[in-house]
Amino acid sequence: MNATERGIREQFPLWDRAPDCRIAPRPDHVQVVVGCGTSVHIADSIAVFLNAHGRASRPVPGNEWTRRPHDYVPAGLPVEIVALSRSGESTETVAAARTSREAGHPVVAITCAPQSALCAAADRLIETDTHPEEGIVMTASASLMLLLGMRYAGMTVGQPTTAAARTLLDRADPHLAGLIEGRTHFVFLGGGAFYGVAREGALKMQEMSLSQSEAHHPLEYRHGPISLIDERSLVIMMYHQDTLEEESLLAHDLLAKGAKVLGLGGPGTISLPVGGEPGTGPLVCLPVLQLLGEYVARSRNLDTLAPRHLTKVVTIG
Ligand SMILES: O=P(O)(O)OC[C@H]1O[C@](O)(CO)[C@@H](O)[C@@H]1O
Repeated sequence: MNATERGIREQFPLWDRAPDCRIAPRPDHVQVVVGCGTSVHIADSIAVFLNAHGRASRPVPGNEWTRRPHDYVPAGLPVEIVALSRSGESTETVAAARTSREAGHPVVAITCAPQSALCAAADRLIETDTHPEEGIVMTASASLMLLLGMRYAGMTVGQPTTAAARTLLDRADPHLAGLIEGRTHFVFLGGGAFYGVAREGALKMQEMSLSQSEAHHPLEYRHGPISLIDERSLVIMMYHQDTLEEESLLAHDLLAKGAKVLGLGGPGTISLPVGGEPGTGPLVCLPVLQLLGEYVARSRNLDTLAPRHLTKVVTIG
């Protein structure tokens, strides 16, 4: 087992040790959740949770927020920035925090790096330890920042959720090698807060295994992308219990077209239940998506400790 895989499998004690979130979103401020790469995918899910808990929110990539904030939130509205970054050093995320603070907006940082440039630019800090062996590919840190963002949004995320995620990973593990056999096209589908995690699953697949992968809201997949489905496709369907029926119909259609389907919370070639506290499904599913990337990389003899063209911190200048 390499260090990437250890980081994925050994993340659950870190979830249990993650700090309570003692701060809450400022009332009457639009919550703009910024980040880059993995961190903006996690931001996408956190923004959904914030909206669902009554806090107007939207996810924005760091550079987009720095360069054209009023394309995303109308000028004059009170805004609070929630900046996510494992390293606290990604150029665009740090710039988004700095320019926001200069403009008078409060900044909350969610990070694994309390001494970082991002923290120096933030008013309030939510920090966590991460797996000591985590390398370029972000896994445990992504889960931990999602967990902390969910608590910030007002959700209860405790040991029952950790136990559910561990159980799901243990149940999925024996099936993953068989599911990926002969598959070269990977599709991650999820609605609501599952969508950001679906994007993160697709990114992990690209970074780790250099495979074609994509993410969509489930029913959007029927409007064009479904053209690519065939017997080379593996679809990871993360079922939203509110839309289980329509997503199940889609899964059956994809199966009939030759895809295999890993059904998390609903039907598939392999179907696994997703437990955990209310609303925590996206976090519970995330480690399975991370491990899937490692399985595909290994099947292609790719070393996920040295992913092509990537560095642990992406800075400009
Ligand atoms: O969370 P950080 O440290 O800002 O880093 C985000 C980085 O992580 C990655 O997703 C790599 O895993 C990059 O795309 C991105 O630059």
